[in-house]
Amino acid sequence: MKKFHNVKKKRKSLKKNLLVLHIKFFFGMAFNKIFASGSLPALVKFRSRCAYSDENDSSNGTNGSIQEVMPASAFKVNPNLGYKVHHHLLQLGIETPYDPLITDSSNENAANNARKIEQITDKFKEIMEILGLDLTNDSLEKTPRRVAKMYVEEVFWGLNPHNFPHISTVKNSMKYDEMVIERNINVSSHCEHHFVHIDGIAHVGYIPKERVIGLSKINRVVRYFSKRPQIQERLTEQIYAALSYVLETQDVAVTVIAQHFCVKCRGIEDVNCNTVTSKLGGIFQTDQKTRGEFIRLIQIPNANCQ
Ligand SMILES: Nc1nc2c(ncn2[C@@H]2O[C@H](COP(=O)(O)OP(=O)(O)OP(=O)(O)O)[C@@H](O)[C@H]2O)c(=O)[nH]1
Repeated sequence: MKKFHNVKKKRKSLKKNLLVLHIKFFFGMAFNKIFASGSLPALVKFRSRCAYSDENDSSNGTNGSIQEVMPASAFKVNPNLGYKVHHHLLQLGIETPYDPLITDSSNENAANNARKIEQITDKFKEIMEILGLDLTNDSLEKTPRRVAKMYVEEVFWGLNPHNFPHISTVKNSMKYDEMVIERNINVSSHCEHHFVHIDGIAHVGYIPKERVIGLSKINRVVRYFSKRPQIQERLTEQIYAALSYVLETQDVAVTVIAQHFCVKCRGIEDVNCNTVTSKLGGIFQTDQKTRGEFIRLIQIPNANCQ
């Protein structure tokens, strides 16, 4: 009888152990899956998006409310500043003709991107079918979706003020009053007439007043406006206006030099030409010497490689 009880006890404990093992296995698998798919970091980021508020925002929005979101790659954004810059550009008549209510995929509209990708996928399928392409071919079947994702997540995310970069500035306690130039900033954009690539560089200079800007933030502003269907003149104006707004000075100079693939690869097919645009404000515009110095400094070779 005692033996029978012992066997029963052992069976019970074995069952219990098995149950614990199953639970551990199940949760372990689920946990791994969430991590492997990146859902957990995405969830954390989504929560941080929702936590956005405009508390602590300074007058022009620099150093203000920051969020970690991932429009195209991980970087800090400042939607508040994005909307302020958007209204500033509207007032100046140089904003891209678009509706931020449609393009904003923030907070409660997080599903917008997915919906847009679905819609563009369907439309692009149609375009390919009209061209006579076989969408059952394994190399072509996913192209409509690739193109849709590229438009929404990779090349046109600058149409969303929510993705405007966080701009860090520090007090100009060293009283630096000469020009600062960020040169050879990569410009990768798309022309709004043909939706093909614009490949170039930008040089941006400014003369600090009360505050100096984090250098990479200049590159980020150039990148933000490049991630839209553009024409080079507007791109140049927008970079200038946004930077002079956040730096609270007109003493800003922007030059963009780019090759337009709509000129290079189609139409006139001129492979050698490039386009130069510039916007000089404040002292860069009014003072011949300052203007000349900017032009001279952007032309000197890179110190580290030549
Ligand atoms: N001003 C300006 N024009 C641009 C830019 N990007 C493309 N374009 C031009 O936009 C123009 C559109 O002209 P359209 O005659 O309507 O178009 P198209 O028939 O394709 O013109 P072609 O390119 O000459 O074949 C072209 O001349 C392009 O070179 C830009 O950034 N700025």
